[in-house]
Amino acid sequence: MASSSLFRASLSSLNPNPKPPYLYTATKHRPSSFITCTSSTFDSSSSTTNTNSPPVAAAAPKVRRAADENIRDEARRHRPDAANNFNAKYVPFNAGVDSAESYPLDEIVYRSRSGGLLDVQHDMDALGKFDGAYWRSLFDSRVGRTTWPYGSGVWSKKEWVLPEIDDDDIVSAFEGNSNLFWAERFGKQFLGMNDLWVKHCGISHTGSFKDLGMTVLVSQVNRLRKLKRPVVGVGCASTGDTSAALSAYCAAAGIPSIVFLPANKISMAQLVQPIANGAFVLSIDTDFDGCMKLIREITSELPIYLANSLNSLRLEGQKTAAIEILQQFDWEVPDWVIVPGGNLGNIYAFYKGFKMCQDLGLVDRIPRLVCAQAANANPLYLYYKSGYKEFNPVRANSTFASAIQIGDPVSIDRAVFALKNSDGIVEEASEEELMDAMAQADSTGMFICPHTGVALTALIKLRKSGVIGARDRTVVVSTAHGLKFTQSKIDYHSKTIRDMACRLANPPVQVKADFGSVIDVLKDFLRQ
Ligand SMILES: Cc1ncc(COP(=O)(O)O)c(C=O)c1O
Ligand SMILES: N[C@@H](CCOP(=O)(O)O)C(=O)O
Repeated sequence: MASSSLFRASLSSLNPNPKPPYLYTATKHRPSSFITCTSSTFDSSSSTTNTNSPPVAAAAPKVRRAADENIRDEARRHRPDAANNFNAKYVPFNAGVDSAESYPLDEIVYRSRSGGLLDVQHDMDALGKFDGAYWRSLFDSRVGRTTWPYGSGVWSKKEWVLPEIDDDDIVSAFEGNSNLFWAERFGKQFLGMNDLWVKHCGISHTGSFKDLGMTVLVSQVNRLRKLKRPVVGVGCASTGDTSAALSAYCAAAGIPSIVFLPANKISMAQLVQPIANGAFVLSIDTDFDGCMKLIREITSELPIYLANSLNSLRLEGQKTAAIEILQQFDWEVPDWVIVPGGNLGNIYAFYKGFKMCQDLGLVDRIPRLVCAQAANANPLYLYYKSGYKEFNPVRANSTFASAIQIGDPVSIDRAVFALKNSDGIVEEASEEELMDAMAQADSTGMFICPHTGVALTALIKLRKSGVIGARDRTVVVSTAHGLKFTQSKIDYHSKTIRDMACRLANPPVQVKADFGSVIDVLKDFLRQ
C-alpha cells in the first residue's frame, strides 16, 4: 500500500492545514504514544520540536541509529515521558450496563464470577477523543516500517490492543500486514465474481493467524513475569496452529511452553513446529475437546498461563486482521467476510475489529459475516439451523480440515453474538466439497489449507443460492499456510481418498527416461 500518499490524502480531508498526528499540539488531543509511533522515521532532534515539519514521506532523511543500538533501544530512547490516557480491562462478556465486575489485565483470570467468558473492554471515551480520520492516518502511517513495535500489523494498532504495555515487554515477530490477495481467476472462472479477495492470514511467522493473538498473549505473560507474577510457563490445547504459535513466541522470549496435542490428529508439519521450538509436547490419546478440558483443569491447578482463545487477550490481536482488511481497501467496507470456525474465537475477533472501526468513526458500517464449518465438526451450524434454540456440543469426526475438528467450542457465545450483530450466516462443507474447493483454488495459483477450502465452499454455496451477489466485494479469510497440510493434497491428487472422486486430481505422470516416451506423453497432453 502506498501508505505515504494515503497518509497525505486522508489528512487533507481532515484539516485544510494538515499536520501529521504526532505533531498535533493540543495536549488533550495528543496521546503520547503518537510521538513514539513515528519518531524513528525522523532524526530525533527534529521530531519533537519542529511543528512545521512536513509529513513522514517528505521528512528529512533519517539519521541511521548508532551501530550499538537496536530497534528496541531506539524505541526506548524515543519513549514519551507521560503515560498515554488509554486503558483496557477484563469485563464479563456481553455484560449488561449494570455490571460492575471488572479485572485489571495484570490479573490472571480467564472466566467471570459466574463462570462465563470475559472480554477486553477498551476505554472508548478516551479513544473517541480522536476522530476516525485521525486513527486512519495514524494506522496508515505505521505500515511498512521497522519501527519497534509498530512494524507489526498487530502493534501498529497498539492503542486498541494493549494500550498500557511497555514497548520493551512486547514479544513480536512483526506479524500481520498479511497479503489481501485479489482472487481474480478463481472469482471469474468459478463464481463470476470480479471483487473476490483472500486475506492470507496464514502467510505469517508460524503459518497461521494464531500469530496475531499470540504476540499479545506472550507479551502480556512477559510483562507478568517481570512483575514477578506466578507464571512458570504457558500452556495450550491445540489442533496444531495455536501450539506452533505459542511455542515460537515463547521460545523468542525464553519462556517455557507446554502444549497438549491430540495424538495422531494434527499434521506432521504442525507437530514438528513446537518440537523444534523447544516446547514440552504432550501427545494425548484423546481429541481436541479432551485436550482442552485437560488444559483448563491443569491451568487452574498449576501456575501455567492458559494460551487458548478462552483467554480474551488472544482476540485483541486477532481482531487487527479485520482492521487491516479495511485499511487495505483504503477504509472501504467489504460486503462479506467469510471465516472458517472451530473453537470460534476468530469470528468474534473479526466482528470486534470491524465494530471498533465503526464505533470510532473509521468506517460507517460493518460487513456481513459468514462462519464456515466442516460438516464433520459442525456444532455452530446445527445451532444456527435450529434458529439458535438450543446449543448441543457434538463429537467431532475426522476431517481434512483437522485444525477445526472441534465439537465443543469455547467461544460459542462470542460467535453467536458476532453473527447476530452482523446479520451473519453459518454454512458447512462436506469433505468432498472442501477438498474440491481447495483444489480449485490451488489450480488458479493459490496454495491454500483445507480450512480455507471450507470457507470457499461456503462462498460457492452462497453464490449459487444468490445470497452473495456477483458484484459483492467479498473477503475469504485464509487461516493457515497450505504447506502445513501437504498430506491432504497428496492424498487428493493421488486419488487415495475413500469415497471421494477427487475430480480435480492432477497426479504426476510416470514416464520412462527416453525421448520417444517423453514426446508421446507430451503429445497426448497437448492434444487435450
Ligand atoms: C487453520 C485454522 N483455521 C481456522 C481455525 C478456527 O479458528 P477458531 O478456533 O478461532 O474458530 C483454526 C483454529 O481453530 C485453525 O487453526
Ligand atoms: N485451531 C486451534 C484450536 C484451538 O483454538 P484456540 O484459538 O482456542 O487456541 C489450534 O490450532 O490449536
